[in-house]
Amino acid sequence: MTTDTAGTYDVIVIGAGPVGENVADRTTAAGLSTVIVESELVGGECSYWACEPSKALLRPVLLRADALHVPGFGPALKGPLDTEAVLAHRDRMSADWKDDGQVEWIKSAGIDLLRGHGRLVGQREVSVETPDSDTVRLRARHAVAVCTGSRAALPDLPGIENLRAWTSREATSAQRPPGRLVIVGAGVVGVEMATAWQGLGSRVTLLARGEGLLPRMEPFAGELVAEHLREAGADIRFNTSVVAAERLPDGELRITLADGGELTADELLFATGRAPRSQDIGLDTVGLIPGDWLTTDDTLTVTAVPGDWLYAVGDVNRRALFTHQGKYQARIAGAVIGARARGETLGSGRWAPHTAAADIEAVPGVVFTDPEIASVGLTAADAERDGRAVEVVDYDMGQLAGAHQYRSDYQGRARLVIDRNRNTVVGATFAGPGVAELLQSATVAIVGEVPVERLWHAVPAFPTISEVWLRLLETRRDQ
Ligand SMILES: Cc1cc2nc3c(=O)[nH]c(=O)nc-3n(C[C@H](O)[C@H](O)[C@H](O)COP(=O)(O)OP(=O)(O)OC[C@H]3O[C@@H](n4cnc5c(N)ncnc54)[C@H](O)[C@@H]3O)c2cc1C
Ligand SMILES: NC(=O)c1ccc[n+]([C@@H]2O[C@H](COP(=O)([O-])OP(=O)(O)OC[C@H]3O[C@@H](n4cnc5c(N)ncnc54)[C@H](O)[C@@H]3O)[C@@H](O)[C@H]2O)c1
Repeated sequence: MTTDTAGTYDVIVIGAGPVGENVADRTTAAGLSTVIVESELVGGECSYWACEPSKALLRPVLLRADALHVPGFGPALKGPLDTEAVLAHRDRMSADWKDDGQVEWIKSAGIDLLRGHGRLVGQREVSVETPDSDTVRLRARHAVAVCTGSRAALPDLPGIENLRAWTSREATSAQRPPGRLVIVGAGVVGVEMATAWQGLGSRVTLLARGEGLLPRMEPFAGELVAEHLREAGADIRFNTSVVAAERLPDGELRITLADGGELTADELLFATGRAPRSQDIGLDTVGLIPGDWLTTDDTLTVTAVPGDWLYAVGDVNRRALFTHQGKYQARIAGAVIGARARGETLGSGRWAPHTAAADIEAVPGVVFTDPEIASVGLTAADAERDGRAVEVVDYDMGQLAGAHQYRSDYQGRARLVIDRNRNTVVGATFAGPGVAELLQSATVAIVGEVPVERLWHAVPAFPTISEVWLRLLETRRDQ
């Protein structure tokens, strides 16, 4: 049955992940009537199969790794983690895969929700296939924001569809630890899931295609994570991948590696990157190619479509695949849509309210492994590739009094990348237990373009891990 209700709104948002929700919130706050279309759960990947469940699995594992090295805790931590309790906590943190709470919030914010699969059908027009197989046509007066996110990208492996392999969805929602888990890919998902499941009782084998883990970060980050994962019992293989795999009738997986090795496993996780959810959203009706990432300018407007009415926000534009960066873009896109609807001129220039800059120049991210890796801005290799004149300052965090108070076996390293011409920090990486909350200080230094001389007056308290800032300044002064 087709019901062509042709609802007209100021703004249509396709996808109610964290990013779509924030776009809708901002356009509603700007006085624009807004409908949000969602085909699965309101809250998106982050709430149910990514950030929330993964961090719920990791927190007990990381706390245990820290506590094992705090005097007095040893005897209390003799046994393994209570896996059932951890998984029950994960279920609660994923709202038991129900979105009632977020639907309530959408209503309270004054946003209309339409469940179904949304597709562009021309300029400012969207058609929604509802769960009852009805089709609802929507028209936007001002803007359509595509916030459809990303999905796991799988390698081109013959017979992969018969393997019942895990993606990040199964890895974050599994109801029991697999006995033997092979993970392909040593990016953020690969190392976090290796840490979680090894800590929850699985025997993990992690396959890294290159020479190290976390290849886009400072090399010492991956080295420390590899060392601790190995100490925890994981098997890490470098310079290899899977070339063939088969699920046997008894459920066991037989896996052939590029280096000729063979593995058997109970589950196989492909943590091999992300692809945009743009295959079936009607991109061809507006002159774009289905399945492509959507390229935008710094106002989050899709550059290849004339008329300034189509926006792409969050993972789907590939600018920075993090919830916090997508939500930053959402606040800016909402402000841009509001300003254009009112006929106002957009504020221009770096750090202006209508310009996304931090999602390119100052992207903070924390990898929740043992040790934690917190980084923002450029790595030394990024700076070299860009041909920027930089100075690199390193410090061994194991020397800090605060680090010894935190954990007796503390190992860690910090690096600042300083722009020689501007004399400001343009990149920072901290690798060590408990560094996650240190990251915002570096983000403020980069975005605020704080001159390095001024940082001498930002005195960190003794004995905290934040004293790494002082030690980095002293190292630079003395080198
Ligand atoms: C395992 C894992 C762990 C992660 N951990 C973190 C973390 O700790 N911190 C962090 O910042 N980031 C983390 N991320 C990244 C984070 O999950 C994403 O950056 C974030 O979810 C992107 O939000 P989004 O709204 O753009 O997309 P999504 O969260 O993917 O939401 C898109 C929504 O659009 C809907 N949709 C898609 N197509 C249609 C359509 N045609 N019609 C209607 N609805 C549609 C989907 O159902 C979904 O609800 C993690 C990712 C993974 C895979
Ligand atoms: N804590 C966090 O904030 C967090 C956690 C998880 C994910 N994320 C976000 O999600 C994004 C996606 O993470 P991801 O780990 O899926 O992607 P990724 O791009 O970070 O890593 C994928 C890795 O898989 C490797 N790979 C690709 N194909 C392969 C193959 N056939 N064999 C072996 N290795 C292969 C790549 O070389 C790469 O190192 C991240 O970029 C990050 O922004 C964030």
